[in-house]
Amino acid sequence: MIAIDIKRKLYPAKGKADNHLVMADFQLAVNSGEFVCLVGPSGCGKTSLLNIIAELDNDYEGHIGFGQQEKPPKIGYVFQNPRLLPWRTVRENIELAIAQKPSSNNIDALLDAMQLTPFQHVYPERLSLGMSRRVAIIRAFAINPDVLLMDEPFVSLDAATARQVGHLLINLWQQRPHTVLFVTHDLREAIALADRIVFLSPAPMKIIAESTVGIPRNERGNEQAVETFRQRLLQDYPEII
Ligand SMILES: Nc1ncnc2c1ncn2[C@@H]1O[C@H](COP(=O)(O)OP(=O)(O)OP(=O)(O)O)[C@@H](O)[C@H]1O
Repeated sequence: MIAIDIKRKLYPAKGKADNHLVMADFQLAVNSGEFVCLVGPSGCGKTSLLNIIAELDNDYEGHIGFGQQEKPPKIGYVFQNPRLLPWRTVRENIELAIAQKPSSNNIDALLDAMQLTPFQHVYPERLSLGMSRRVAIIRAFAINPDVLLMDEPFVSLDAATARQVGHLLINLWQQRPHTVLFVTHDLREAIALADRIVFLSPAPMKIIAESTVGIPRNERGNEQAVETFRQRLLQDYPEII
């Protein structure tokens, strides 16, 4: 479980009197193995939150708890930009992540699950954006993380590719359930992927609504079911738009 309790996160404003307050008394609890989508306007503080959870940013007041674990959790992070090393092949990019955080995960199985086996010895410049994003997802899964943070991993993919990669992601997640925090601006994508959707306000970021997605996972591919659920959300929570 992740217990997020951020009393205050601000960025110093250069040359201005006021600092930029991004979070104040922000609390969120995520259950172990839960897939939570965060939906909120641009600039509300979603990436800032993921960076704090990943301990890339320690400049805040508050606490992130990870339950009763003896060791700190392993965290996989899929950034908005795939951030592959251009001088390493697909496979070498993945192997490097595992070298840093040992795990027994099988790279071959992950490449196969993401349909990238034929491209494992290719350099990133030869990959499409969708393929690069799939490699970034494998790289995060390969360390067998306890917590997976995903920051708009499908942004700028066309709708069909985003759906396909989303489907592959859910297959991987169902095989090896991790606790996932997934940032998206796309409500349909959130409905297709999440156990629970958390809607956020502009900064200072607050939770304005939460919804458990009441569509069985085997029916999430049904666009009509997703659209009906989306319309209901928009009706129930007009403030989320
Ligand atoms: N290093 C920084 N220094 C100063 N301000 C920052 C810094 N990083 C982010 N900000 C500001 O903090 C606010 C929150 O940024 P953040 O990237 O967390 O938002 P976001 O919700 O992820 O946005 P988006 O959906 O556009 O990615 C924004 O106003 C941003 O300009």
